[in-house]
Amino acid sequence: MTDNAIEITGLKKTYAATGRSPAKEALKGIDLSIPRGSIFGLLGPNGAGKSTLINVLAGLVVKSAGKVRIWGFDQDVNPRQSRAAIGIMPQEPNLDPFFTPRGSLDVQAGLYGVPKAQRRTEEILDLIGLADKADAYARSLSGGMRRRLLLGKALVHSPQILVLDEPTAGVDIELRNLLWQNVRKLNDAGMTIILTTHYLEEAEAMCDEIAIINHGEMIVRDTTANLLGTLDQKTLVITPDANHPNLPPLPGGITGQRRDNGTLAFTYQSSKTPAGEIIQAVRDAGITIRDVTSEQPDLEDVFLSLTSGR
Ligand SMILES: Nc1ncnc2c1ncn2[C@@H]1O[C@H](COP(=O)(O)OP(=O)(O)OP(=O)(O)O)[C@@H](O)[C@H]1O
Repeated sequence: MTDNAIEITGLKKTYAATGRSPAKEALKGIDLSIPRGSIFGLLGPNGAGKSTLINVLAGLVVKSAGKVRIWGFDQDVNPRQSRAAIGIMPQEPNLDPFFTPRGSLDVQAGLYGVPKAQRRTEEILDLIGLADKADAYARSLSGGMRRRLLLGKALVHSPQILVLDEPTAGVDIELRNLLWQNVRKLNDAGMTIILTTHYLEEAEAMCDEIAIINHGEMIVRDTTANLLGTLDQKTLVITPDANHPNLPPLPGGITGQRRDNGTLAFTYQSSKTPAGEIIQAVRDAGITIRDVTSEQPDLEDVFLSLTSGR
C-alpha cells in the first residue's frame, strides 16, 4: 500500500490540432507524487498545464501517455475506484439553474451511486453554509453561494482526495475565509487537498508542499518551507533618524535603494554578506539609525525567480 494519494509518472497530453490551431503539447512528461493527508499546491503561470493535469485526474481529459494512480488505483485498470477516490471543485459554476442545493447534492450523489441511506446531504449543506437555502433554486443563489455548492457537490461521495481548481478566484474575502476554514476542517479530518491558485500568499499560508509547472513541465516540487529557503536574498530596511538624500557607499554584493518613505533598503545574499556589514556602512556614512527591519523573500519571489524568462 502506497502512502501517496496521487502518483503520476510520465504524464503527457497533446491536444490534437483543430482548424487553424496546431497541436498543443500541454503536458510534457510529468512525474509527481502527492502524499496522503497533505494540502498540496499546484502552481504555474497561465497556460502552464494545471487545468489539463487536474482534468486528467478527474477523468475529463484523456491523457496521451503516462500512468496515473489515484489512492492506489490505476486510472486505466480501475477507473471506477480511482474516480470514487477524488472529488473536484471546478473553476466554473456548472449548476443546473432549476435545481435546488439539496436537489443538486442528491443528483450528484446518485451519479456516484451513493445509496440514499448513506447520503450526507444535510451535513454537507451545513458545512457549506447553505442549510437555509437548501430548497431555493440555484439560479436565485449569489455567485458565492454557487461556489459553495460546487464544493458541496465535490464532497457527496466522501472522496479521500479533494481537488480545488482556483477556488478563490474572484470571490470576496468572507467567502475566501469560509472556504479555507472548510478546507482546513476537511484536511484535519484526514482528507488530502490539492489546489491551484493564483494567489501565492494563499498557497504559502495553506500548502504543506508545492509543485510549480511551466510550459507543461514540472520545474520544482518541494515543501513550502524549503522553497522559501531556496532564495538566499534578503532585504534590510533601515529608517534613518533624519532625511538622508544619498545612499552610503556600499561593499560589493549589496544593492541599495532609497524608498519614497525615506527608508533605505539594502538587498543582499545572507549566505555571503553579514547584515552587520550593511549597518556598519550606514553608520560610517554618518547616518544615525532609528529602526531596522528585515524582509524575507515570499513565495511570489520564488515563483518569479523560477518561472520568469522561461
Ligand atoms: N481543449 C484544448 N484544446 C487545445 N488546447 C488546449 C485545450 N485546453 C488547453 N489547451 C492548451 O493547453 C495549454 C495548457 O492549458 P491549461 O488550461 O492546462 O493551463 P493552466 O495552467 O490551467 O492555465 P490557466 O491558469 O490559464 O487555467 C495551453 O496552451 C492551452 O491553450
